[in-house]
Amino acid sequence: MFLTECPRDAMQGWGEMIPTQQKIDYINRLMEVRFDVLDCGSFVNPKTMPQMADSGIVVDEIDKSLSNTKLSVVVANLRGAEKALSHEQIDILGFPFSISETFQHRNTNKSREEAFTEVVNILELTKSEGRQLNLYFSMAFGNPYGESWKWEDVDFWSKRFEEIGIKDVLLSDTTGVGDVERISLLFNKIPAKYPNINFGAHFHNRYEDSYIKLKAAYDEGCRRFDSAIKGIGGCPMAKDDLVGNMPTEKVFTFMQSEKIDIQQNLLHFESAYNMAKDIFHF
Ligand SMILES: CC(C)(COP(=O)([O-])OP(=O)([O-])OC[C@H]1O[C@@H](n2cnc3c(N)ncnc32)[C@H](O)[C@@H]1OP(=O)([O-])[O-])[C@@H](O)C(=O)NCCC(=O)NCCSC(=O)C[C@@](C)(O)CC(=O)[O-]
Repeated sequence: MFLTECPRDAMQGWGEMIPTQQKIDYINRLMEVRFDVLDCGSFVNPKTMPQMADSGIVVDEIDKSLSNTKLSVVVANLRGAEKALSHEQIDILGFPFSISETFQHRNTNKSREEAFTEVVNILELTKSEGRQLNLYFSMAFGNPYGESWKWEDVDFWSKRFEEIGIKDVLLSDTTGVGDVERISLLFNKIPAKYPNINFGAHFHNRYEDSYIKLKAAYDEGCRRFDSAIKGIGGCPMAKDDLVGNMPTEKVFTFMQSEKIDIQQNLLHFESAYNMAKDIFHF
């Protein structure tokens, strides 16, 4: 299994400012867990996302000698991509492209077509710098805005992005509206049609729904999951009330129950979990 831990998603909407040094210490502890990727910051408008304004300082201070974990950050426009790429420690940029037109506007102040053009430019720049560009397909499983949803829309955008050479897409359930039926449908239909794209699941859900959602995706062949300790977080641009992330401890419990080999260091995970308790007060 390919696992991404998302402290960025956990922190970005947190009401109380987390001190920069505490973020650095926490992310360094997560490095020792040996996740495949840490989604660890974002380069967006600091007025919109004040908690992430120090991402440049944070990524520069991460000790990459602790493990082979790659560092990923969110960028939502070309300017953010340029800034992120000036930090050598960053391996991956992640752009939030939305299947919902409404959410594309809310999140990045663009239409989907404008965002598509932005991705074309960011991809060119990212490749020229020898780094990777991932896409999040936000609202891939539906949206809370009353817009219609059909799997063919995800298919349409997968095709468009495959044509320009996107290789990594996280099917994201931004507000946790996706049910088991939709999860099974998307993971059954989409990855098989686009073998050049490596699809993963970026779920948001209630704590108690974790197992059934993981199982639905896993049973259709998904082997790549994003999560955050205790399910803290979510996208403040999506809804007034945040829907938590997939809790990482639930991913590990799922893996144990399915007898899937866990490559991460669970002692360091326990220690990171305890640090998360101090930061997020749970
Ligand atoms: C995308 C923008 C920046 C466009 O914002 P905009 O309003 O179109 O940009 P603009 O060019 O009109 O500039 C407006 C202001 O933003 C500044 N600005 C503009 N760009 C940058 C930049 N890169 N870095 C720093 N500052 C920037 C710019 O300087 C200006 O500042 P002002 O003059 O008002 O002081 C804005 O809409 C924004 O910041 N959005 C927030 C996006 C975000 O962080 N969303 C959360 C992460 S995505 C997510 O959580 C979903 C995900 C990934 O988890 C998957 C899922 O579950 O769906």
